[in-house]
Amino acid sequence: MPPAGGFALAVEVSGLSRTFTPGRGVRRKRADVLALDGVDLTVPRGEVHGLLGPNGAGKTTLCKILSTILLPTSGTVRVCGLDVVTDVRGVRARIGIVFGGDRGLYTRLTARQNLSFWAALSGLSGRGSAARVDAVLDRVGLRDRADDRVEEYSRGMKQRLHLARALVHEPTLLLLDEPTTGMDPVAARDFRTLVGEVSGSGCTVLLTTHDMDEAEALCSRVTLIDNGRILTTDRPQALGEWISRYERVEAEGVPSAVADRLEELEGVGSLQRSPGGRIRVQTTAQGASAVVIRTLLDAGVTTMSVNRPTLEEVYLHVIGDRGMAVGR
Ligand SMILES: Nc1ncnc2c1ncn2[C@@H]1O[C@H](COP(=O)(O)OP(=O)(O)OP(=O)(O)O)[C@@H](O)[C@H]1O
Repeated sequence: MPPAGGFALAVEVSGLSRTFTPGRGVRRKRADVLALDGVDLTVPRGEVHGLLGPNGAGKTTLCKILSTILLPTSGTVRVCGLDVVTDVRGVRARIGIVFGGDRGLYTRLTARQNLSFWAALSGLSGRGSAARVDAVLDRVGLRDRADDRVEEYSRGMKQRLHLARALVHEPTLLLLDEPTTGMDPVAARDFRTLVGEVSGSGCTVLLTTHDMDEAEALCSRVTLIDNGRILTTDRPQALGEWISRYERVEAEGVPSAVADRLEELEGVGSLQRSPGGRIRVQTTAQGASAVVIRTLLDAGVTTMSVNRPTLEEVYLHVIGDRGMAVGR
């Protein structure tokens, strides 16, 4: 039975595709871009869900469709039980959006003036509005600086104000599109703490990010997206273990006979050789890097390093591994 409010899923996306057609002004004919390709995604009410993917994966396009800024080409999308195409007003009343970057704040105004303006736009006025503005200023830790002009704010403070703006009308779903982009590590950590508090008070959150650590810190489930397609959805710990299969061991001064032996080991996906006995080994199974290291040490090789690959590298492996299974 759906909880109070009548819906169990804050986000319900089914068979969603979105194509961009290059504009008329473009002289040379360019092909259409399929930004989203048959996406299915559900986010239960109250969950903090991460959408993790490399540049151009389709994360922002999905956020824009969920927030009624863009129309789907095909498929259905419901937010808090409402259709994003036929119930734009209803959806907008229930969502708060934070996009990365500096746009969207009136920098000559104070934080309080900015928030009062947005509160008025969402239908709040008078004492109710003033109390609500004070409450969100408190929640994001800007009460002491509420009457300073926004142009005097740091990047982290501006992003907290963006969050306050998104919360002023008490949304049911918060969409955060790479909200910590460009922040220094301390400001990013503080911002994540804030998002954790907001979600703790019952708001559903959909967060897009490039950053696995951010996803691990905040999300109860994470969806990996690439090339407009969903690869998998799982708990961040499970994805972390899955990603840890793909380690990279680099070493110098490796005799070619030892490199030959490494190449034969189970869980070694590829081995590249360079002059000076330099090698780069890519593993594809959990624990394989430990065997590679032991083999190198036994052979007297001591100059080596182990790294986890970037997400982009993992995606390449996954798409290679699954071949037709991802539907290419
Ligand atoms: N207005 C547009 N016109 C044409 N192509 C577009 C447009 N917006 C997005 N695209 C294309 O759609 C694809 C998905 O873009 P999107 O911005 O959704 O990716 P993203 O995952 O948010 O990437 P990033 O992490 O870099 O922000 C990309 O190939 C992009 O070039």
